[in-house]
Amino acid sequence: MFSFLCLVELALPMSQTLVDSYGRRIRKLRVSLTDQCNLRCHYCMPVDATFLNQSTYLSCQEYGEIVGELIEFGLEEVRLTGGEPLLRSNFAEIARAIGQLKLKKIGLTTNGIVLDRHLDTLRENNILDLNVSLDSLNVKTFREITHGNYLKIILRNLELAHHQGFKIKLNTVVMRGINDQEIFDLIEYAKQWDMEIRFLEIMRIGYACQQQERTFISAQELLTKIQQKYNLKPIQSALDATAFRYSTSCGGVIGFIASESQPFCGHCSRWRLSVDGTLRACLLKNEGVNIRNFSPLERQQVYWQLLGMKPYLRPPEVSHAMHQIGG
Ligand SMILES: Nc1nc2c(ncn2[C@@H]2O[C@H](COP(=O)(O)OP(=O)(O)OP(=O)(O)O)[C@@H](O)[C@H]2O)c(=O)[nH]1
Ligand SMILES: C[S@@+](CC[C@H](N)C(=O)[O-])C[C@H]1O[C@@H](n2cnc3c(N)ncnc32)[C@H](O)[C@@H]1O
Ligand code: SF4
Ligand code: SF4
Repeated sequence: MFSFLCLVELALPMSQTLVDSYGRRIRKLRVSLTDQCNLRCHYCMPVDATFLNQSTYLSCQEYGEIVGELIEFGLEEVRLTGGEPLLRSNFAEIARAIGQLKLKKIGLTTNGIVLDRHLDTLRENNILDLNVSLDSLNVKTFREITHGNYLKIILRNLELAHHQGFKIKLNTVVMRGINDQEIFDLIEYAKQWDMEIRFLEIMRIGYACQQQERTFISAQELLTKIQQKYNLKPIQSALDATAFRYSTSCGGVIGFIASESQPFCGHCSRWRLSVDGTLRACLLKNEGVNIRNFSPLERQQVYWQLLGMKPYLRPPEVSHAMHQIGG
């Protein structure tokens, strides 16, 4: 703590926004609420995954304080994630703490299994932007990918959320020989329910590194295949968006998240806060700074330090798993 003490007198500049030397402004924060999950998607974690002791989790108050401080430095959007964020026992309390802050957008990335139980909380706290993972519409394939038998429940919950007016995007990790034959069914399903679908390239992160090369399909390959069936028209997205998107001649919207073949680090605006309080400048870097139990002044010092920790070129792979860092 020595280095922080000398800063006490310095009164860090609260009015500054967090911009790094490449001009990338930090305006989005991914916040992990737990590293646990009720699925075991084989590109994310092993069946016998181990999890953090919950005594190391950030408290509701700490989430509120950290997000509140970052808003002072220009943060505009928060996305709650995990693990499965809806498994956090005090999810409603955390949603309230973050929901009352002045953010332009609060999103949630979820597998959808217990979504129905939380729709009221989400609506009450302005968490209206839902990204729901859906890798297959086939019960057997879904079970093989996720080790869970929840497809029917997820589809029911998706449709319920749609009827209640939530904005929903589907996330599909496309893998060769596993679910790539389903892309047209998924496009039609998404269109039917007025949801955007994004096809994700499988990333070399943690446990997925073992299988990534074998199952990888590039966004370009998928795009070419889809163009044989539909006319696609590019749609403009924010410069710092993860996906590039098209509207289809069938009336749907398709996005591609090509984080392997077409990295988007040049305009990255995201930091990540893991459930144990580690703040990271990049999804694909093990390095971060644990700010749990830090005072507000100590945290501010870290925020400026972190600006220098975002790589400009995409790291090739990383050893920590997606569910550990907060995907
Ligand atoms: N390399 C990299 N990939 C990311 C990053 N953020 C998200 N992704 C990829 O995009 C996928 C979907 O992320 P989501 O949690 O749905 O968030 P998003 O699409 O960025 O969020 P919105 O644009 O707000 O919908 C992740 O599973 C990753 O594959 C990032 O910062 N770096
Ligand atoms: C880690 S999960 C956390 C939120 C929630 N449990 C869910 O599945 O939506 C967030 C996203 O990361 C994606 N993901 C996990 N491992 C991945 C990998 N190796 N490559 C690409 N995307 C991955 C999942 O498909 C999911 O859409
Ligand atoms: S991708 Fe999401 S649902 Fe699947 S195992 Fe990882 S955290 Fe769980
Ligand atoms: S790899 Fe790191 S720098 Fe690149 S887009 Fe993802 S989080 Fe941002």
